[in-house]
Amino acid sequence: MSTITLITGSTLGSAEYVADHLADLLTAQGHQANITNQPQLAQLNQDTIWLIICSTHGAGDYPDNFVAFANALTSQKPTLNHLKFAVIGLGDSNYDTFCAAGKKIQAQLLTLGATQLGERLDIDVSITPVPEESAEIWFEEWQPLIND
Ligand SMILES: Cc1cc2nc3c(=O)[nH]c(=O)nc-3n(C[C@H](O)[C@H](O)[C@H](O)COP(=O)(O)O)c2cc1C
Repeated sequence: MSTITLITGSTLGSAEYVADHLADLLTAQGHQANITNQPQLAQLNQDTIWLIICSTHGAGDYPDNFVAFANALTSQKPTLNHLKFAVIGLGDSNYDTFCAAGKKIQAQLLTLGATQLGERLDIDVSITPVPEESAEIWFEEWQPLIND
């Protein structure tokens, strides 16, 4: 069984709801799931799997609660060779910058040497009224990758 840190970037709460739902699924499978809605790089355990669930705001920007974490990665450039992660982006395809925040954090973690587990999921809220449902379908394919 694995320990997963669910890291949210959210302004309106949708990404947090997705994290809550996935944490429930992980726990039901015997994993340990810890949610952090105010991520601080220094406080995150790099020996856990990071599951980042991040919406996009502004014009392709991170949500406010996610900015300090993303800036710390950019400025401190930690070596993340041992880190495994996955990304779920939430966005609206009516924006040119569809799910840009999820794409940016994925690229940043890969640049720092982390290993991605599975494909990024981009949830288009303009056609997906309940993002948790898309996340659950993705999770069914993703969860075999996290078993020790
Ligand atoms: C002011 C505003 C700006 C947004 N900008 C973008 C954007 O640039 N790209 C995108 O894909 N979605 C954008 N969205 C859509 C949000 O990402 C989407 O509504 C998402 O579900 C919000 O998730 P949250 O509740 O976790 O913040 C924007 C939404 C708002 C309200």
